[in-house]
Amino acid sequence: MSIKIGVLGAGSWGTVLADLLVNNGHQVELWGNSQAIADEINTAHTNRHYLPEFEINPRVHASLDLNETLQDADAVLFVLPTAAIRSVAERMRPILATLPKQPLLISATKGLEIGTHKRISQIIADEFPEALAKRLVIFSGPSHAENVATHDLTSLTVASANLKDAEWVQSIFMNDYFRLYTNDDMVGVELGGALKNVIAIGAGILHGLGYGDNAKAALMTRGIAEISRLGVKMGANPLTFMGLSGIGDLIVTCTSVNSRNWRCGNALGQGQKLDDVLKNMGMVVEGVGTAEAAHELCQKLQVDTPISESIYRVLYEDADIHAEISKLMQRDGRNEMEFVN
Ligand SMILES: NC(=O)C1=CN([C@@H]2O[C@H](COP(=O)(O)OP(=O)(O)OC[C@H]3O[C@@H](n4cnc5c(N)ncnc54)[C@H](O)[C@@H]3O)[C@@H](O)[C@H]2O)C=CC1
Ligand SMILES: O=C(CO)COP(=O)(O)O
Repeated sequence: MSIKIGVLGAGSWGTVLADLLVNNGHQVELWGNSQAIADEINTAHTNRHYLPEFEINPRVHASLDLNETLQDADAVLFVLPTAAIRSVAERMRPILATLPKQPLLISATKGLEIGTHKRISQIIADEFPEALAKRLVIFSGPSHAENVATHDLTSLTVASANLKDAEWVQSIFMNDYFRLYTNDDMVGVELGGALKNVIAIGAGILHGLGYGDNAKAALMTRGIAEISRLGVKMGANPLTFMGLSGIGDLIVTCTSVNSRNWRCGNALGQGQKLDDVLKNMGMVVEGVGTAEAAHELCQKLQVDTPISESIYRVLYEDADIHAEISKLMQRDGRNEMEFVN
């Protein structure tokens, strides 16, 4: 089965996924917002700003023309930063309205929208007709682009309210180095992918300050506890957080130098200023915006997420990192099995 897929976002993850899909025998149009990068992908078959060592399959075609990307597409894969999803969806809507065939929508983006606190599926639901938005598939799990580029073994989760759609996405992506599992818990899969980015900033901070393995293991374990607490309040299945899109993604993001969120935290721990870190990164650090959205969401829902709250204060209130760590360590003693606030 060969199909056409429009991949939206010619950054690290979009470029590697476009390459993987072409390797799997599909036709791919990779849509971006930089003419220089599109030209480089089409002529030199590289995207050096994002992936300096990577040779892209020459059959990946890049374009700045959204109309061309959406024409005849069987599926459209969002791999844009969270902040760009709504405006790109608005641009897509009139184009899709003229097409005889509606593509399946897939999101590989991990974040919560600032201001609305919405998940990507909720933004899509706002922006597209119900029939199209209802068939969205969420694509998430432990997967650094740099590792997939070298065909390192990778397993992810695809979640949809429609199992058949998740299975179809599973079939177009799977190959001998890329394995997908289906799940029907979209809320849990989306929240795991978004909220782990905040905790990964914390893991980077601990590393930058020189803390060791015990501290990082504690952060990850108590991190997944608070992600699950918020998730359950929002209707997620708690077992989803034990899966690839939960603990799996938290582990990879909290332990890898490939993680932009971890690198951001590491630089903060070493004393750099957030504005400088973000400027130098040159790629999206989703945990920063998601920390703000999660902070407001937790206040609204009255869910206790002490680690994410500390990270929020470091990012947005210039709180002293050492004081925040002391506060976390000196909270009243708790029973580990308590799940309530
Ligand atoms: N890089 C990775 O290994 C992984 C990233 N993700 C997620 O995928 C999403 C994208 O991440 P990356 O590819 O790493 O980001 P990136 O920063 O490498 O690339 C994002 C791309 O989107 C483009 N862009 C931004 N606004 C745009 C707009 N309005 N219209 C068109 N293009 C626009 C940027 O120019 C850039 O080329 C994020 O939500 C991230 O959390 C998920 C799994 C792995
Ligand atoms: O989601 C990711 C890995 O699964 C990518 O994380 P970073 O955005 O921190 O690089």
